[in-house]
Amino acid sequence: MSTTQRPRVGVIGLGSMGMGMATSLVNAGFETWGCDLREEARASFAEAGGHAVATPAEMAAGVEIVLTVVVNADQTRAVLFGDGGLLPGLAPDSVVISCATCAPDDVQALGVDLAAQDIHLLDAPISGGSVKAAAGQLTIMASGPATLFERAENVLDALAAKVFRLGDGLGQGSQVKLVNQLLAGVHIAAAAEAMAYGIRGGCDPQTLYEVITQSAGNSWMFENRVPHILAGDYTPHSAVDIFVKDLGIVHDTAHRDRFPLPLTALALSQFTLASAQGLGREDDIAVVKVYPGITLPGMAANDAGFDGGPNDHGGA
Ligand SMILES: NC(=O)C1=CN([C@@H]2O[C@H](COP(=O)(O)OP(=O)(O)OC[C@H]3O[C@@H](n4cnc5c(N)ncnc54)[C@H](O)[C@@H]3O)[C@@H](O)[C@H]2O)C=CC1
Ligand SMILES: O=C(O)C(=O)[C@@H](O)CO
Repeated sequence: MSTTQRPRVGVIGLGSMGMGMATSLVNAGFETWGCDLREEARASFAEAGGHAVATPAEMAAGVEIVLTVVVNADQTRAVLFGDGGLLPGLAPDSVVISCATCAPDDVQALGVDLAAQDIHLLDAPISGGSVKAAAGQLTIMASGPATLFERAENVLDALAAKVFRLGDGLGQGSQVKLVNQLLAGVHIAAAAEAMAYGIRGGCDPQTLYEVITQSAGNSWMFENRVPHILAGDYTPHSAVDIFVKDLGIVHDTAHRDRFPLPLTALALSQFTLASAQGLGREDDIAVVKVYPGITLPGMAANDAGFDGGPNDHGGA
């Protein structure tokens, strides 16, 4: 099989999303290199059949297409251009696929700097969470030249149930991803507030989940995230700080253009409060913990200082 059909692929960042993506590529038969700062991530990836390395430079000579799945634009630049970075070892004419959620301007600037070194960039942010990443069932919101889509087609198809081609220019994919993040962040904040309100009103959390998921108030995020509240398990599939970042980008880009986004601003404020309370590395639905006077599943009643019932007003 030619390398165009099964190019040698690298994934930089083996976190909630990158690990599943890298293992999906291994499972689809691609020779796959994975890089992460964290030793335990490298060990898991090696166990899954990939080549695990501690720095991007160590994979540079072995790969033709590289996906960057680190947290933000600064980290993406660091893994490409920083100490131990992918460049200059990556062969000219190789392809970088930027998957982190970034501002469109940052992706455009990255494309210019990579082009100066004869490296091509595809703007390809992702959606679907860690479960779909591991299943090779992501949604990819991509933009860039048609020739790059052709070169990366088999790789993208191994990762995604749906690859949207959103234009020839860099930043168009990221702009659509920011619309998704606006909705995702507002919906998570709303799901948290709804659960907090229901629990405060004396509703049984499990019953509430069953009723709402069969009713008009449901959302993908309510259905996906509320089970973490019910289990009392805030292990991060996507962390609170990811939404401080993402809604921060949405808010800042709109503010720059004098475009009002009141719901985004409120949701951002809730995630920022949660982060300030030390919840930044917990799962994003831990934003429910900022509400006072409720006893969440898995939490002792006296942790909240209230019994959680509608008639207990905290001794007031
Ligand atoms: N978690 C989710 O459900 C989703 C996340 N995203 C986006 O995908 C991107 C990744 O998110 P997550 O996987 O949740 O983040 P994460 O924090 O779980 O993973 C990032 C990984 O990058 C590694 N890393 C950071 N700097 C590095 C460096 N210099 N060299 C090697 N490895 C390095 C970290 O050690 C970490 O394992 C973010 O932009 C996020 O906004 C998009 C869709 C869903
Ligand atoms: O899947 C997405 O799209 C998301 O951004 C969320 O799962 C949270 O990062």
